[in-house]
Amino acid sequence: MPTIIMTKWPLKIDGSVKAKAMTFLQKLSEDDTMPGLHVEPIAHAADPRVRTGRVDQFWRAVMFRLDGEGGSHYVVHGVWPHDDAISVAHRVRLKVNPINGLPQIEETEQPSSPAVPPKPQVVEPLLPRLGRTLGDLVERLGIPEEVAEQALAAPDEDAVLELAQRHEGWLGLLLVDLTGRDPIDTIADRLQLEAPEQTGDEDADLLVSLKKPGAQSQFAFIDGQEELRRVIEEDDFGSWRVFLHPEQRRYVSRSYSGPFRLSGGAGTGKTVVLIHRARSLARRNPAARIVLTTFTTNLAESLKDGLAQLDPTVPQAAKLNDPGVHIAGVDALAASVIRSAGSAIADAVQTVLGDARSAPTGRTPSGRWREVVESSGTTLPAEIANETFLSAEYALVVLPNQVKNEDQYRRVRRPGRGVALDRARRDAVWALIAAYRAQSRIDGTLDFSEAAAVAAAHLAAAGGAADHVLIDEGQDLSPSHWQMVRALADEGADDLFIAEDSHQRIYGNRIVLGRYGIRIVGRSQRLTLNYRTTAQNLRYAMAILDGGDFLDLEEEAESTGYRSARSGPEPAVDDAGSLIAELDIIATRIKAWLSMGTRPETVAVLVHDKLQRERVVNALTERGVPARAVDRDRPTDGRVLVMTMHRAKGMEFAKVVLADVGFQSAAEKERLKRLDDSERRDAELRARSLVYVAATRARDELAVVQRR
Ligand SMILES: Nc1ncnc2c1ncn2[C@@H]1O[C@H](COP(=O)(O)OP(=O)(O)OP(=O)(O)O)[C@@H](O)[C@H]1O
Repeated sequence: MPTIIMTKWPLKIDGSVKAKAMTFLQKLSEDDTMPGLHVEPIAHAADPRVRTGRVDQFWRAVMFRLDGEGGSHYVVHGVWPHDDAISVAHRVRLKVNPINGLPQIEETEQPSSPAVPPKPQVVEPLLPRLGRTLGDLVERLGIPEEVAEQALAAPDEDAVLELAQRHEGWLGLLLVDLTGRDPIDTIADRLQLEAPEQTGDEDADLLVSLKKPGAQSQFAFIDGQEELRRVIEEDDFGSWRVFLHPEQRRYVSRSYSGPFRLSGGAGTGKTVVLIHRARSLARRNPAARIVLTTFTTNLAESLKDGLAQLDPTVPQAAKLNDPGVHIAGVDALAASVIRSAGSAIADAVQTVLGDARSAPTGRTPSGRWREVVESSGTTLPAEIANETFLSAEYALVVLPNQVKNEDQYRRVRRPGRGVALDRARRDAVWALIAAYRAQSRIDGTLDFSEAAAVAAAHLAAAGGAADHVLIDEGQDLSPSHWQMVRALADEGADDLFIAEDSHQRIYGNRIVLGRYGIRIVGRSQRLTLNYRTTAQNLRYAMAILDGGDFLDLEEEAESTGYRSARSGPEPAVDDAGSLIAELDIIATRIKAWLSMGTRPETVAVLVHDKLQRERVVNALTERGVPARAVDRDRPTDGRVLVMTMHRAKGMEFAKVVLADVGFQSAAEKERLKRLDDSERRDAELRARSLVYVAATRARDELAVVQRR
């Protein structure tokens, strides 16, 4: 049976033709000699491998046939109306690029292609300015000379990106990389370029070339009819399933001797890597117990959807300890460890809190620290006797060290905590902690960090419940979460795989993994190509972070060198002097988008809090724009989505309005004023990160409304 090797074209043809192309390719993959398919060579074609096939009366497929590895292979180049297809078939050629070893489809006579839009050249074009030469591009990277010349003449980053968008696969990726400052060798290594070995059998050489990592961002060997159907039916948003960047593919399939950390900016495909890796581990060993976790339940739901979309045959385990991929938010994991431990959990509660509770089922209300401070009559200064300081002290120092009494608290180390505490202050802080614990004991509740700490203690004693744990949004996890995650899997190969972006930390405090038993030691890498956000929106988002002191989970300064594969309009930034003006601007912007055919559910308005969310929904509805607030539920079709920036974490939309930027409520100002310097600096970093997270949710267009 012939093998189909797909390129990205089917994602770009419209519905009815897609369905017919699907039927054609399905039949082709069963038997290419079926007479109705009319698979035919073209006389005097530039490439003797070229074939056309009959999709229907009007449409023809253009393919390359390769023979080798025990059968025939069809590289599907595209579908065109009959006459165009014949013309394309005459002039295209599939070859192995002699410099970089990757497959290349070239046109022997180019149809007139739009040149890079002419712009007055006042300064030297970008690539020469970066020291790139024609020799670098052509002789080192294998870029076709004509494209190299266009790239070298492109005045600025946007123009190079426009050119990149016209070239699929490795060529587009190389052009994007050239706009950054990486040396040519780094760029070549990233795509694993190397001169091909030639065996004399051209078809065999082409098959080798098509399997190279750098080729797989453009060509995919299709594994069975079901995969073929899904590849064709999906639109461009589905291409993450099939066409991974070679770096992404490496992190999907490679084995690591211990915990591995993958960092990368928003939209660089960390979640994509995790989902693919979960599948890869499950395929490698169907008996493996794989846990895929993230910070919130909503994000866990979208991981479940993503895995089902990638491969519905991968079993999703309903509970921990079962074979397959178990997906749950990190707090839900803690709750299920506690639930399934039954009365045995009492020992773990004793280890962590020093009292014996056998069924701590309730959740401590979030305002409890405030109540404790207010009813305590403490003499501690305001920068210590506040919810932010106390909950951080509890989560970062007390729980991870299993501190159970005043004496232990006096002696515990507090690395990284800004405020120094002398003995009297330690005792006064402990009095508040003891009051907090006493109230929870009476209520039979645990807070999220306590639950994770108890789950961790239980797992540490009872043994792990997973073979591999994959973690998304690692920057937001607390020390107890990390201790639980560590205890879930025994130490060993591929035990923990952590995706994180310290620029996106919007919950909790910055922590250092090594302090909680997770030793990365050299097993850490970074993704730098942004697939989601246009270069223009990315620049805006990165500027929000400028000057911030961001450190990653290993205490290294977080890098900011990201590139985008896409180009689009500059973000529109409006200033609103009042709330009413802001609501008007939002409505006007969205009406304009909708009038141009944008589907409402692909537009999101992101705000700071729930009150503002309700205001925006009401204001849009009053102004005739269908809108709905999104909270825990899943977004639905037909209305513009309005949600908090926190809720939007991990999501993406075609168009985004970012509201309230720069606005701080009086209550928030007051809260910040009461914090100690280091807590305030951290709160300010988190506030910036929140706007960065929100700005990077837009795929195509971003509108910002600033309010001072
Ligand atoms: N190889 C790829 N080909 C096409 N699209 C891709 C690829 N990798 C990622 N994407 C797309 O880029 C977008 C961002 O991917 P993903 O959500 O995995 O990034 P992320 O790093 O987890 O982002 P964030 O940190 O912002 O949540 C998604 O739309 C995804 O489908």
